Amino acid sequence: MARGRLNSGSKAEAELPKAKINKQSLRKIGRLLSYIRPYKAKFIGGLFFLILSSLVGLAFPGFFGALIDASQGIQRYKFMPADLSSIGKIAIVVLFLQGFVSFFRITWFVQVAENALAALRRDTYFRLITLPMNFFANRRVGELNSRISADLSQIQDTLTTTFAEIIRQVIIMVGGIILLAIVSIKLTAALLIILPFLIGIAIFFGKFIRTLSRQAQDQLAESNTIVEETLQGIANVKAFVNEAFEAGRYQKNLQQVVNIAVKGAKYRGLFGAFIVFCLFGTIFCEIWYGSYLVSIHDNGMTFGKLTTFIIYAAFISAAMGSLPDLYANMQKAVGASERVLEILDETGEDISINSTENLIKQQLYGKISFNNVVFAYPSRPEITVLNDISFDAAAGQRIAIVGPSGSGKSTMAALVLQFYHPQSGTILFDGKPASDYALTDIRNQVAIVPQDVLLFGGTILENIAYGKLDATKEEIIKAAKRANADMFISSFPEGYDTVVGERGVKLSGGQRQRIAIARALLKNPAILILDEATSSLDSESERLVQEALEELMKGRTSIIIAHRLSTIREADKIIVLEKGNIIESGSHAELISNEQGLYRYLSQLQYDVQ
Ligand SMILES: Nc1ncnc2c1ncn2[C@@H]1O[C@H](COP(=O)(O)OP(=O)(O)OP(=O)(O)O)[C@@H](O)[C@H]1O
Repeated sequence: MARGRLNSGSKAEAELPKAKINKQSLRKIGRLLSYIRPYKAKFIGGLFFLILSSLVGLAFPGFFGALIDASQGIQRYKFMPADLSSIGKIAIVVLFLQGFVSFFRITWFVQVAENALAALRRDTYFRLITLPMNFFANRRVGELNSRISADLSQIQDTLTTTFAEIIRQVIIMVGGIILLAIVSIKLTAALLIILPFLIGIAIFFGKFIRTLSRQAQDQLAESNTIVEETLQGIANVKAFVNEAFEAGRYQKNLQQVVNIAVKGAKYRGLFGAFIVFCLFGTIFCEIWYGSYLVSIHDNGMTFGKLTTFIIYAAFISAAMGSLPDLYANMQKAVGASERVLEILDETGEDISINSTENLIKQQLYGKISFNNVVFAYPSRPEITVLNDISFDAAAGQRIAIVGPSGSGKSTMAALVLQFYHPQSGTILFDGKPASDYALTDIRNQVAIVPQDVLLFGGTILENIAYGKLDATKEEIIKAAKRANADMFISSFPEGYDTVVGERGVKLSGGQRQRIAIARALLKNPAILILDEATSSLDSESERLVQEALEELMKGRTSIIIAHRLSTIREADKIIVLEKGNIIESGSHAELISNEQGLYRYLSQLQYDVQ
């Protein structure tokens, strides 16, 4: 098993460390059993059939022995007829029974595991997307993705296969040893002296090889990170002509993977040779000693008995050999479960999985106030990003926030959206603290048109409908018309059904913005946040977007994060931020008249440049 993983490890696979299996960890992951509970009957049925099929499986070596002895005229078991055809018939019935039982145990286990896992996946995903923004700041998307894919797949594998295999192999091993002892106590004693010794060495060796293979996985994961990062930032790589540098970096990493893998392969080869030699050696010695016992008719020893014995011995060796790997898989599943539970145990935002519970309960009218808001990102608590910010926006007003890059403009928008909460001070909506509202009430009534509009893979229609999931097609088209988007959408052969996103049509920045505006119009929020695009559009596109924005801002409170000061002259209030402090505020006319002011300076700078 480990071999497969040595070189094929994707990043996700490589990140599956094992955990200790002890009472504590088992109790912890026992909570996941609640996902199996709805399918309890099938699970117990599957378990019963599993035990039954394992026990029936143990009868076969007995049949083989009985057949061989019957061919020599010896009756092996008193309860079984000594003629070949009767034994054959019984064996066929038992085989049929075995097949029947196996069918149900496999399908039932898979049904239980698939259903339980789907529910667990859904809950983990839902918890993940309802976690506060800060959770995401500290983690890489790849890592979170692997929890949903690799960790849950590991749990799934364990539930569908490993768990059943462990039970099966333990039954075979214990049952096999008992039956062996019945066949020949001498041969069993000889086998049990050699086997544990072999298995002890195998486990020790296996552990060592696994450490090496884990190192290879880690190294491979690192090289996969290089691929991921360069592909994500491919434009940067190209722009800096750093292809050769990246290829070199990747190559260096790959070489290390190869070095570790080759080192691992040597030990693995040695291990294989040892197992083959010792395993075959043991079987040979057993046959040798067994044949000797047959030749001296020791304690009624026959060829049939010897055959039964050899097959049991092979069964037991295979079971013992597979247990360490199965156990390692269990350990991985325990580790994976612990990590999934970590997500499930995080406190999510107060959003329900049932969409009707997220409907608006308290109407917002659009008045916003910041009262002495002090804020630092939880991931960087030592840096105060907003310092004692206070301002009021009456319902329907336009408030522009301007200031140099990094001054905290987007952070203010994030606070309005309740992505984060201030360390001190309060944010009020219609005079009431944000905490008096359901989180969904605020987010449902605040819309943001971001700088860089991300469209989901899907049709334009679906993308606009993201603003109001139950919108009718008429509503969507109306919103698109008001957003100046209908014209370009209708010019596509598939119109509103045109697929956009990664696998679809690429839209221009201005077009994407107009889709986002249509989305926001459909949402019909009381408060609007416009994060103005920094990259300027061509003048026609600019006019269309500007017109659409004007339409969108009508009758709502708008907070405009402005990069181009020309667009905010009409704002009711302009707040000038610098290093997280409000250093000026007022109307355009007031601010421009302050000769020493930052606003006037920034305006001059922009007009000089333009
Ligand atoms: N998620 C985050 N975690 C930690 N620090 C952050 C985070 N987002 C922003 N910051 C920091 O907060 C400060 C303010 O950032 P913000 O994005 O609010 O500035 P901005 O005025 O909107 O800048 P720009 O005009 O360039 O978009 C910056 O110093 C930035 O590094």
